[in-house]
Amino acid sequence: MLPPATMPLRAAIVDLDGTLVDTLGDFHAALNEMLGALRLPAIERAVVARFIGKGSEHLIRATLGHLGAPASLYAQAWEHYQAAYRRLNGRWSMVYPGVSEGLAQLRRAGLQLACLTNKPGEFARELLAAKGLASQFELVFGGDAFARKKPDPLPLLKTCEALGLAPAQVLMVGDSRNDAAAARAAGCPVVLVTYGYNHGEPVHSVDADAYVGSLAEIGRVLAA
Ligand SMILES: O=C(O)COP(=O)(O)O
Ligand SMILES: [Mg+2]
Repeated sequence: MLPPATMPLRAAIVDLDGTLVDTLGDFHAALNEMLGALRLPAIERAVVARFIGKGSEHLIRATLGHLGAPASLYAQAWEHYQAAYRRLNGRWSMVYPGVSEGLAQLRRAGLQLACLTNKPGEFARELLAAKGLASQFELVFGGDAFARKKPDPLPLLKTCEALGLAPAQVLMVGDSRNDAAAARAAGCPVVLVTYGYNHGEPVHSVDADAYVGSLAEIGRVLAA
């Protein structure tokens, strides 16, 4: 249940990877293309899932680290990864069930919608467009939009500012402890979906105001 609101909710900030779109297949494919170009062995899908949520830099560094490859390969790896991801963005990913219904419920509740992800903004906008979700969002901010990424509260505070709202009026909807920690520090109420990535840890262990198994349940959380 959401905390007793001192101010009514006016907007929702929605995370992308693990919340709106299951992008594990894209990340896995792009990383394996990168590894192939570097003549390194492939990485398993389940391992990649644990690295998602802290942006591309973290994903690449964690992958190199997992394979025991030298960190000095990072600059080269980044170039290969960016080229691969740009080429296959959206190909191996799909919108989670309940997403369009959940976004419609948020809209019907009168909330403006912003998408805030740690993914680079260019990739985020392309993916939302490819999946037919772009028109749902007034604002889209990627991990390169601000000086720091989630779990830092800065991206949330900046998004609230862009919406012209106080954090207490803005609901954060995400899938991981990065979203929850950023929301708590910014002063936004937070709902977590239980089907996303969260670094391989159960999402119920993360402090949040509510948990939903599908975005289609979000209307009930708002009404509670
Ligand atoms: O790590 C990423 O690039 C994706 O992160 P997100 O969950 O903030 O969309
Ligand atoms: Mg996420």
